[in-house]
Amino acid sequence: MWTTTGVPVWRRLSRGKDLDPERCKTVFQAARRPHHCRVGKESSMTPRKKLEGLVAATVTPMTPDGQINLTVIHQYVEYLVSEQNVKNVFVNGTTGEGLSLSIQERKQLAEEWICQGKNKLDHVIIHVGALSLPESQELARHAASIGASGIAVIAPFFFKPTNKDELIAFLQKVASEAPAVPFYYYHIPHLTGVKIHVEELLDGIKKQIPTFQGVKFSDTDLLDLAQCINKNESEQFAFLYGVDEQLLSALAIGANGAVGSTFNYLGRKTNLMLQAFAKPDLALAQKYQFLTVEFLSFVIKLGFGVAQTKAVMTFVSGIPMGPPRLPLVSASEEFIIKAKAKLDSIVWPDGD
Ligand SMILES: CC(=O)N[C@H](C=O)[C@@H](O)[C@H](O)[C@H](O)CO
Ligand SMILES: CC(=O)C(=O)O
Repeated sequence: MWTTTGVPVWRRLSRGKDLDPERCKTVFQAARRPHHCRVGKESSMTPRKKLEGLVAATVTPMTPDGQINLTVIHQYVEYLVSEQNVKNVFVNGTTGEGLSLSIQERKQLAEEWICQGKNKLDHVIIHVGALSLPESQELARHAASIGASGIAVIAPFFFKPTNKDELIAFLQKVASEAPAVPFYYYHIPHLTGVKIHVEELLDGIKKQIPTFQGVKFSDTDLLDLAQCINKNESEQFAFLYGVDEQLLSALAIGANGAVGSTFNYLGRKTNLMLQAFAKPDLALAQKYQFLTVEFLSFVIKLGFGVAQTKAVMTFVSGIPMGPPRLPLVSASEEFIIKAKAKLDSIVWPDGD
């Protein structure tokens, strides 16, 4: 990308501004995207509201040959905000196949989401967890440098921490690389195999991790969640639930919101559930939850994971999310036909 004066665009744009020419170069070269934007501290998501409500765990769009596809992220942001009323995203997590991406790809995706989300999204949380501590630290520094509104980390899951102190030590080493960025622990024991109770983990955590801000709680153990909420009443922690099928139960026990894959395409309906719960109209809230449960239990029986989420998001939004990366394989045509028919058959209380 060169200007008519023969000066590369990224050099011209970085001139006279506090921007690293190399970073501009990466950002501009990364994309043939419709709306250019720059990253850097000045594009951070401030002013920040407390993270609450729905957070979409984004899928990572890929081209048919398996490269990350940055070009549709602009459209993806527009879609979430205007069609789903969802203004927070969680990037490079489980749904985003974060652990299947290279470090370079993860950085490019983080930059693109922050660029395209500027003035449109409230929070862009970047998942920076990795098996290798220095890689995770590198991603944390990167997320801080581009103005992420938060970072999240899962427990390392090949060599696993065996107790609270080992897990905290790892998290602390990552969090301290981004000392001005809110830090979230991402608890997903059925995938990591790390089953240390969050209640135990949170006991005194602010002393070791001053940036600690909350938990993305992707487990069905509502006793643990309840204890976390109850014991940390005086803190401003955000408890974001991650099992979309039973979000209403987590709200009842005091969760502040949710991070999930289904808010990509059921965000508007789930927002209506949140509104009904807040009113309070518990019967209406249950109705919404029962309908999302009807869809999810149907697709879970067919076999439901990130590949299928990409397929559902593609047919609902019209944005081509592409295939997943191996070892995941694309959803079958049969799955897509059945899932679409099921979703179309649902009659929602708001008349849709
Ligand atoms: C394993 C996984 O991806 N969990 C997601 C978030 O944590 C959820 O949003 C689920 O995709 C959702 O609850 C459907 O089962
Ligand atoms: C669901 C979720 O939070 C994730 O994909 O990481």
